[in-house]
Amino acid sequence: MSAPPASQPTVLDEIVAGVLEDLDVRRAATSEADLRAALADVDAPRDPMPHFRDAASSVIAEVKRKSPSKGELADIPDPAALAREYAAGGAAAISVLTEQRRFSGSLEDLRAVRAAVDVPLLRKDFIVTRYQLLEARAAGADLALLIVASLPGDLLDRLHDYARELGLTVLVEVHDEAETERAVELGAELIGVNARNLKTLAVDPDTFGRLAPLVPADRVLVAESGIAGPTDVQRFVDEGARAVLVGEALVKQGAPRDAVAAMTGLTR
Ligand SMILES: O=P(O)(O)OC[C@@H](O)[C@@H](O)c1c[nH]c2ccccc12
Repeated sequence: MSAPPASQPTVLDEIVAGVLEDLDVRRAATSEADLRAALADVDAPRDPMPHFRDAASSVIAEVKRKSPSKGELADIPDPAALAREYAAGGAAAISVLTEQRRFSGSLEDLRAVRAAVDVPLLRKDFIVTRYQLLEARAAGADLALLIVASLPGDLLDRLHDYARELGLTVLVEVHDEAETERAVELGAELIGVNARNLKTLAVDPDTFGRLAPLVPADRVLVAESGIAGPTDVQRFVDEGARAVLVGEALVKQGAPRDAVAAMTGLTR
């Protein structure tokens, strides 16, 4: 499936437009100076990289209620309780979707999870401004997602630098060859290959195997999206993934702790 012509907005364009509107509301309530002041009260950022480098396979378990491609996935009244299950199952990190309109997430979810677990936390959102990175760190995130497809020109470089200044580990997300080269040039340490094309929402499970050879061995690769269970995890680990990012398969079933445990510790 190919992307629509540039004149028509893609799903990604529409999501980012909504994110910017919501951002205006938050900015009116909380200034950048307020966020900066709040940084003094948060714990130093946790570094997830040693776990990703050392463990046979790491799981980044996601708190995800809803998505534009699948609609309602799970009712998650208590994200902190779900996060505790993930941590007990051995999750190396926890991803919290904070986008509101399409994913029903919030920074409130991130703060609730932060108060409940010690594992590194990823703010999963469509980050296109420095303000959102500040928000992430002030809410206790240790990692932030930057999606190459949504960051034209040198915006990616500038946000990547700023995130690192804040002490955040950046997960740089790619979906094709050109984006992967961009991430490698940028010096990204942690590169996520999303099997889902965010412009069309189509999933292609062969994406990881195609792009992984373009990434030098000193970087850490994460396979993202459409991972149903340990068999899929093993496949991506065999193709060079050090970590997998899993949402739907974990939120949709009743034993998230066991589901995470079954995906960790596979052999390389
Ligand atoms: O629920 P899944 O298919 O296991 O996917 C999780 C994660 O990869 C997906 O939520 C995701 C990957 N990159 C994103 C960027 C924005 C929003 C969501 C995502």
